Amino acid sequence: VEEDGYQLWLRYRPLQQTGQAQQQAQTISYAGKASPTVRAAIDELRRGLQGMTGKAPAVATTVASGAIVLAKAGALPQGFSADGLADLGREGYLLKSASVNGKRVTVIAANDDIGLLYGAFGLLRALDTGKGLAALDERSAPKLQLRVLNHWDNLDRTVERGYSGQSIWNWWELPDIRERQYVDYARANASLGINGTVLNNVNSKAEILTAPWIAKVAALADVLRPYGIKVYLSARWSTPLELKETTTADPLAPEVAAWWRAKADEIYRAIPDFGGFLVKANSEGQPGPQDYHRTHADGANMLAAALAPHKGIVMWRAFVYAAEKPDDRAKQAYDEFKPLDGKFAPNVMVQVKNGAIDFQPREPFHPLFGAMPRTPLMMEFQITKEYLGFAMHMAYLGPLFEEVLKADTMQRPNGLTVAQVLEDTEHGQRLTGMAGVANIGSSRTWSGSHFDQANWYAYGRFAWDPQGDSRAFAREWATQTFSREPQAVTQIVDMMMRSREAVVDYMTPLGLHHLMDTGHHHGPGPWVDNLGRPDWNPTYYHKADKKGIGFDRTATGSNALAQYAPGVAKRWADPRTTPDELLLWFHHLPWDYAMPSGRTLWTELVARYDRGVAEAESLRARWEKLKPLVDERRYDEVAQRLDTQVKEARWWRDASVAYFQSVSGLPLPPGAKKPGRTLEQYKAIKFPYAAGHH
Ligand SMILES: CO[C@H]1[C@H](O)[C@@H](O)[C@H](O)O[C@@H]1C(=O)O
Repeated sequence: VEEDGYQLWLRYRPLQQTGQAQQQAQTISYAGKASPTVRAAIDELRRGLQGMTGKAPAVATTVASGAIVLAKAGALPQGFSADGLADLGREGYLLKSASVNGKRVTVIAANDDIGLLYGAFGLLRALDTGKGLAALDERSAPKLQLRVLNHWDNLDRTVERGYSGQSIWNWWELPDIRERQYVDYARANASLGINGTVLNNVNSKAEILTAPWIAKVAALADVLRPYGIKVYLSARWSTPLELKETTTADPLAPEVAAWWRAKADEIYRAIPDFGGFLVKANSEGQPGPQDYHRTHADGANMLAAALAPHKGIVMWRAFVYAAEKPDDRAKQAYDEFKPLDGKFAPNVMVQVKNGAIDFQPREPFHPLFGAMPRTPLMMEFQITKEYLGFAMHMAYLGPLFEEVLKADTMQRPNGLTVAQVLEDTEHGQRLTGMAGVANIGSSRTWSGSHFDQANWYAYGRFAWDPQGDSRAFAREWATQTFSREPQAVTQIVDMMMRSREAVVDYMTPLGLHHLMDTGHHHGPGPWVDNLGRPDWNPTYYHKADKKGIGFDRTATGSNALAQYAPGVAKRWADPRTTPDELLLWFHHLPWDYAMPSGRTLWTELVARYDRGVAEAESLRARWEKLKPLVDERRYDEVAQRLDTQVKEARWWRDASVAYFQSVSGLPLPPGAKKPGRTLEQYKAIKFPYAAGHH
């Protein structure tokens, strides 16, 4: 079969035991009038079962043997006990093989229509990954309320940091033309439980909030609604001023608050279930309340007041770093937001990137997690791989997400992981959520490459369960996407699980960060030192000189460490108790510093670069072995990317080693590969890809 990847993980390939599955899925039963959401659930079950068993079940209102029964609490089949269903909330579901009035059936039970849709996807996933219906007994409910994608999509269909072609939102033809792809987008997201999407870039334009654009957004909201997905918009702080409808954008000016109230009313007339606003303010040149000497809380609360009557929310980003605070960019978000803890309205969430710099291949968790107990914090992950080789390098982000979520902030005597901060079970009804910067575009693979689909998948699964397991998610994804052959799955999962660490090693090992060439962030640029602001230069981050390398964030340096809980700060204050992976993030050390491995820091650094290249080569070699087990088209498309990855991993290593050697003046460690070109030659390499970063 020619397999172009468009179907994502929803491929529903034929099962081995189709006969048995057919017996267990003869009809789909739903009593009552099906809402659009329930219809979507039934359609998906029919599509999936057609694919996997060869036969689409008929739809019935009565329950016969071999039925899949969709039932809401209150309308459960007689004699079926749905223990614990009430605790699963609006979106949770229960899947259970049962005997009802002497008939063998499989029940999908939920409290609401959306739970039935999620349950339908859960059942199909179970079947697809080899669980079988006979002994099905699953219950599942999301641990976070808001599971949101952030599209950095511009209104001209370019995508900031997008590597998957144009925006999938065909703004020109909306609202009239509602492309089928939007439905498939909704299905894919619903299959993971993603229930919100911010349609436009955080670097947003005033225009999006004008009537013609609201109509386009409303059309998308209509398509996504049956799948439980709310739309949100990024709002530009200065919108009313730029549209010349107010004379200021001061959040405390009554005319500004009145404008936003009227704007919210207008939006909700068109989109009654509109989710709310995402705001990037006073960050990277964007306007914000600080332009009027007001705080982030003043700004967020003003918008929140406009949205509150409609139950809308504000997601206010904490990604800020200003030129005036050049000593350590990593400190600014905490410095600005920590004092505002408790000052935000209840329908505001502060959205915090996973680390304090910017979506690096590895960062320690952001110090704000656990440090703002009186404010709902939302995680922001980046699914698109701005700093991890775009869609050209294989880097499965599941382990990155998991590492951050499992990190212990030590903000409680018995520990408090980042996942627990997000889940916030202590505060009951308070908002909880996770955002992922989407890697979706109009490319046939949706995500720019086959393996980048796994990052969308893993993100969605972690948003549902932040305590989930990246390997299990990889396994599910690979099984649904590539093969049920255990040997193939094991190989693919193993490749995925090692891929991100390979990238860390060949780009920024041992806690180094932000060494990517400027602007596009693809390829090495550790020598760049001439940009307009110090904290735009890679030299600012590695601080390498004749004597040593690394960013001292201890008390003798920027003391960013003091932003962490004492237990964490203490452990990371000493290079001896700092894990290798974060060593140069927190410490500036001499080149001859003795590493736990027994090597010097210089030797270890070069060894890590080498290891990264070796891993990239091994990914390529493993893929070669999978050739007989993977369809030709996808085999070839992945192989091309792995070839590129190997080439670029070597480029990263050689250019970085050449540069650091020029600074340290040290000879190459014995056995290390000598860079093939001179440093000047590496510096002269031009960014090889003409387009794609904006
Ligand atoms: C949308 O802008 C981005 C910018 O392109 C990117 O380089 C950086 O990761 O962060 C910014 C942000 O998160 O706001």
